Amino acid sequence: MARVSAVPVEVLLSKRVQEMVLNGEEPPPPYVSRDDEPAQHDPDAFCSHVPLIDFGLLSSPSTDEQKQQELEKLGSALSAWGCFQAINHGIPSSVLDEIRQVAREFFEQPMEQKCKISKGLKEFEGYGADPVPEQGQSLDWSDRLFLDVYPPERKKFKLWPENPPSFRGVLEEYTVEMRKLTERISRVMAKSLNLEENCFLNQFGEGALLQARFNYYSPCQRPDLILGLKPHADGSGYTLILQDDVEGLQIHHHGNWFTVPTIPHALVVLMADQMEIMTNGVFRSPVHRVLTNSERERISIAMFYTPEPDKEIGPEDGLVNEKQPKLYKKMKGYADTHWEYYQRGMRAIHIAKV
Ligand SMILES: O=C(O)CCC(=O)C(=O)O
Ligand SMILES: [Fe+2]
Repeated sequence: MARVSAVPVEVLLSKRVQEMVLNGEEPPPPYVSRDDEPAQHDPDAFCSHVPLIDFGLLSSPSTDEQKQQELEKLGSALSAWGCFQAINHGIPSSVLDEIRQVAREFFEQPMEQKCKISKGLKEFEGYGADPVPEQGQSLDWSDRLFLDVYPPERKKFKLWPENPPSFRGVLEEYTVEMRKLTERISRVMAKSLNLEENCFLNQFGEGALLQARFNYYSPCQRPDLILGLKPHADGSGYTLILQDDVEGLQIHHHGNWFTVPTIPHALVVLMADQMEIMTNGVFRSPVHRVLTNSERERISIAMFYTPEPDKEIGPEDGLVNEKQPKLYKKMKGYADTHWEYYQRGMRAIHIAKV
């Protein structure tokens, strides 16, 4: 729990963390939030539990046996950990390098340039911090650019950076690739559970949302006390994360924090609460957080894939039986409920329990 600051949270949040760092300011109290749970920093420890899923092995030239093995690996990673790292996923490395590059160029601009697309304290979209949380909640040592990217009618181009000039084209190309990959991932997840391959895609709906969050974690003088992003589970269906070469993302598993290693062109696929509901709890939505470090800034690009807001989602019939009774109800608009709880420092998944 964060200590109370003399400076109102609204004032703190209207200033960018990157600005505080450039001014050499000490992190004020509401940013102080680390607990002392044990951390498992050894990246090999994570790899030994959470497999890399090779999407190349899941497609045509592979033998049926190779495909089956990879599907089983996928299913057990998602049941035990709720995440995996995807390699050979079909997105050209050049597209991944370009999106990382334009993100970096955006954040490295002078503050007055970035502030042209500043968000208000109550809004989600644009450049800034999360909306003001409830009193007593800690703040994240990060700045963000949050943009709706799909369906096309949700794009608000006035909030998209004009600089670098290639930003818009690169983000649109990245969105097309992400759409293709979410289709593929949704199908293989269904197959790994012996379900009809389009079942999750049908629940997400044609108009499922894609929302991009560019996270910029400035170096921090007190990584022992301050988190880049507080522990949380995502409210989407699932989330695809592109990391740079600086570690920081950690997954909570059986009382330990495990650092997710950085692999140059891999994507971290994290289940979120709505996939936990749709799989009747078979896949877990893991709690995760981001550490700070005193040496280098870290940039990540999270793409949240969320069912159409007006569509009801619920556990797949094929995953409800005598051994595994129905754990979750049908829900609509879960992402909003998730957000209300998030702002109070809580998870919302219990709301969906039967
Ligand atoms: O920065 C990361 O690696 C994770 C970001 C994340 O969890 C989020 O944006 O919800
Ligand atoms: Fe997250």
